[in-house]
Amino acid sequence: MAGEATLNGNNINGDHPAQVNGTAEHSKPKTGIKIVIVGAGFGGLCAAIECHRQGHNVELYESFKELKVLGDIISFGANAGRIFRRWFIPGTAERISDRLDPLCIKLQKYGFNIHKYDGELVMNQKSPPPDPEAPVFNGHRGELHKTVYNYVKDDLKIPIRLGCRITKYFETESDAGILLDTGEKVTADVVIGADGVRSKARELVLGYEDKPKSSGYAVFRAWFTNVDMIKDPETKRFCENGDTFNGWIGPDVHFLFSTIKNGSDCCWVLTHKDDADIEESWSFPGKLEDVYKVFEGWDPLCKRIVSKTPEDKLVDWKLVYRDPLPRWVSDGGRTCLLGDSAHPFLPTSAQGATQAMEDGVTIAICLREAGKDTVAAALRAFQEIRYDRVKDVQKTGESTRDMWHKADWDAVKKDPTSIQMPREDWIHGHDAEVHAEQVVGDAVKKFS
Ligand SMILES: Cc1cc2nc3c(=O)[nH]c(=O)nc-3n(C[C@H](O)[C@H](O)[C@H](O)COP(=O)(O)OP(=O)(O)OC[C@H]3O[C@@H](n4cnc5c(N)ncnc54)[C@H](O)[C@@H]3O)c2cc1C
Repeated sequence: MAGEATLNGNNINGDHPAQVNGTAEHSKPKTGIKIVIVGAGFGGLCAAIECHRQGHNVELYESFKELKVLGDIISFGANAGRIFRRWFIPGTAERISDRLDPLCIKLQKYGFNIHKYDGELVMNQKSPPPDPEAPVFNGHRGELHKTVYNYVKDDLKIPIRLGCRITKYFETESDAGILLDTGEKVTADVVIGADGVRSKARELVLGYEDKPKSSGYAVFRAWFTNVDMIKDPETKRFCENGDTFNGWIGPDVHFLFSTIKNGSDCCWVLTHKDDADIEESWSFPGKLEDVYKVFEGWDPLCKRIVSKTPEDKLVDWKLVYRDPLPRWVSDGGRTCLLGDSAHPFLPTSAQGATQAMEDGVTIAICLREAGKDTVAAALRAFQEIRYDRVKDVQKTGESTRDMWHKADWDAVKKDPTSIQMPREDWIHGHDAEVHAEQVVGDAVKKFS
């Protein structure tokens, strides 16, 4: 594709032309903008990579002391795949997507079997044809996280300081800064708070402490190897012929079960009503007995699948939510929120991590366009470009959940497709980089 229509030096796929041959510098000319990012989740890592690509000088601060492979399934839509495709291993033609792909579920043959809670198969939803330029990645969160983290640390050599808990964010007219729990202060031109649902950066940005609320739902979730699944004649079929994906839908509950890595790993998530107090924590060890209670009156296969789960792999994950924040940028315009700190998502949108990545792409481009002397305009432009899209995508978490939990089964009988997993083009067809390049000039001008 090198040499085709270009957009600010990128070809239509957003690849830097020389990178297609795998020999070019990874990033654009230096801007001299120093950026501190707090949080090495997908949001912070993506922002670091994109800021590096756009020529900024980035440092990451993270509270965990060492990287652990945590979590279970996480989804990245085609709108994230487009971003991953542009991340080359410097000096080579290898892309980060080449490393992610073997870790992820392959459903081209199988699709998604959607059942009513009593076991009746309602429909098989085919997977869309694969798009090499916008691949979809669904895999173990911890494994994908480690791959991206190592890319940032080892390939791009972006400094990451672990074991640094940020206790305060501050800013002056000429810089923004963070205070570490050791008492050390670090300043930069811009601070990005990619510090998750319990963001500390929010206190500076909003001027008050804003706690996440319970969404009224929780998810029992587990990831484990197929050892017991293949011993049972009733369940081994999910592990013998490649990857599978099945869902059961009932009133106020849905159960999704997948097998991954050629059927060797199993993962399920059971979303159900739960009004637990989430003041201190939102992730607890789960009990199989509690899961079985949710399945009363359900297809016995669901309980059979769950019974293969080693109990120590079971997590009871309370879903926190918040109304959209009034803003993501501080008064001084040098500190902003990004990813879950700005906008937590319900898992039914399957877009939380992807939207965090779109944020990272956008902020990096805004900062390059505005330059070192007008970073406040860049941060405000970032919010302007992203805010409404994020709000609209967030709503799909509720609409998909409600479509399943409140299904009218007579109507579904007449039109089984009414219950399929939405894959809307305005979400998945979006190219965050191309879009930001198109609108950034006007957006930055508006705030300059
Ligand atoms: C341990 C963990 C497991 C998860 N498992 C799943 C899963 O299985 N499936 C799924 O769909 N989603 C999971 N998520 C959520 C998902 O990763 C995020 O919703 C999404 O990727 C958005 O990422 P983010 O970078 O905005 O936030 P996060 O992924 O939450 O990252 C925020 C980062 O900021 C760090 N941080 C927070 N406060 C401070 C502070 N004061 N100082 C320094 N660092 C700080 C945190 O340690 C964390 O690494 C998980 C998140 C975490 C943290």
